[in-house]
Amino acid sequence: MTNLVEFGTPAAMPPSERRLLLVFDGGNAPGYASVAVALTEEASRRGYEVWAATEGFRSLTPDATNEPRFERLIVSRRERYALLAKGIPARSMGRRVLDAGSDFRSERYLGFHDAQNRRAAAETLRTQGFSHLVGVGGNGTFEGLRALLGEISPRVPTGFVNVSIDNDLAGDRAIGFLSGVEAGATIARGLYEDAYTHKRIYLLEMMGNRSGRHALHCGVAARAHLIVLPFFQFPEAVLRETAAALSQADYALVVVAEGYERERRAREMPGASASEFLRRQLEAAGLVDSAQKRVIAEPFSRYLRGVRPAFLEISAAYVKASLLFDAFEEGRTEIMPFVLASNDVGVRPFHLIAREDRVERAFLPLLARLQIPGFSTWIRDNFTSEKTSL
Ligand SMILES: Nc1ncnc2c1ncn2[C@@H]1O[C@H](COP(=O)(O)OP(=O)(O)O)[C@@H](O)[C@H]1O
Ligand SMILES: O=P(O)(O)OC[C@H]1O[C@](O)(COP(=O)(O)O)[C@@H](O)[C@@H]1O
Repeated sequence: MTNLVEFGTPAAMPPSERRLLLVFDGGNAPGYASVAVALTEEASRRGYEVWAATEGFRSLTPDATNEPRFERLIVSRRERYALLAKGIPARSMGRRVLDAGSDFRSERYLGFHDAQNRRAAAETLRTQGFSHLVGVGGNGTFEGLRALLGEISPRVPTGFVNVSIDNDLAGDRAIGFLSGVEAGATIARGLYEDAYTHKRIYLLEMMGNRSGRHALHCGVAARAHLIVLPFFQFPEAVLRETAAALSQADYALVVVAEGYERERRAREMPGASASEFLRRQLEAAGLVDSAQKRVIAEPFSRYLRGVRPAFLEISAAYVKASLLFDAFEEGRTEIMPFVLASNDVGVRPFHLIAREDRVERAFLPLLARLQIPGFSTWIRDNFTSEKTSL
């Protein structure tokens, strides 16, 4: 097939003081598309020329694999036709507000940890004439954006929108977290019913490599009997007591976060999922899988990735976009809009944003619904300090 169209780049457009680049990166989360729509609409309203990198940070570097590397985002179909007629790749975004997944991503790009690639990215920003930059993703994307800023001189007004299932940045509720919990808890609750029906013990692995929030809220909401957070390392006595309590239970659902004993697993049982590792630990401590009473480890699943975002996430996406561009208008830069509740919103400067893997202290007594006094004491003695909870 012949290549009918040679796509125009941002640099081919007349210069603009409001040329905004959106870079989406990191783990897929419900609401990515909603954020793309909200940012496009709110920015267009304020006179920005909006572009998106088609495969995240990678598009800005010589490692880009997708052409065109940048697409113009607009809201109306007519504008799209006009741009296409000029050879400018354009997408109209309005109708994508409920979509699952993202149009502007590929596999994660580890090359961005290399300063040389980030320098090339800074140069691309300059040569393409981008005057404003907004990153969209989770904690890793935020780190990538900060590292990129270190290579840009002079810096351009920059923002970040937190979209993540893990919800691991302090002082914000990430877009995607609520929908992720909704989908995750639905799966967990389904397995709970199955455990009840067949009198089984399920060990269900849920998302959360370092952050325990997704597993925690899914587990509590699904009435899991036990929740194992990613930063737990059980003492033998607690494992034995837990194995004994599960052996006596009629049925049980145990939720275990994906990152549980990650390093130890890699050393001692390479390839084993967190749930399988916990199953073997409990087996060694006396919890026996038998034909009458099955003990089943469910491996890490990504089923909740394809779900559409909850409408509350979409309204949060719009508020975040609006807050961000208002802040740009006020001359502020290197900021993240936050939404904790309807009236608890604002923007935070990058230097005050920190990764948050701890869980809220008030939820700690809800980790075990079985009578496991040793477990509860261990939690109280080890995880209720300022260092490990908030
Ligand atoms: N410290 C870092 N330096 C440079 N780039 C980074 C850094 N951390 C993450 N990135 C970039 O951000 C991308 C997204 O990070 P990741 O941890 O996968 O996602 P999330 O945003 O979901 O937490 C990575 O693929 C990489 O390109
Ligand atoms: O499915 P992948 O791409 O391997 O990613 C797995 C990671 O994505 C997540 O599910 C979600 O991560 P984010 O919330 O940071 O986007 C993590 O819990 C998990 O470690």
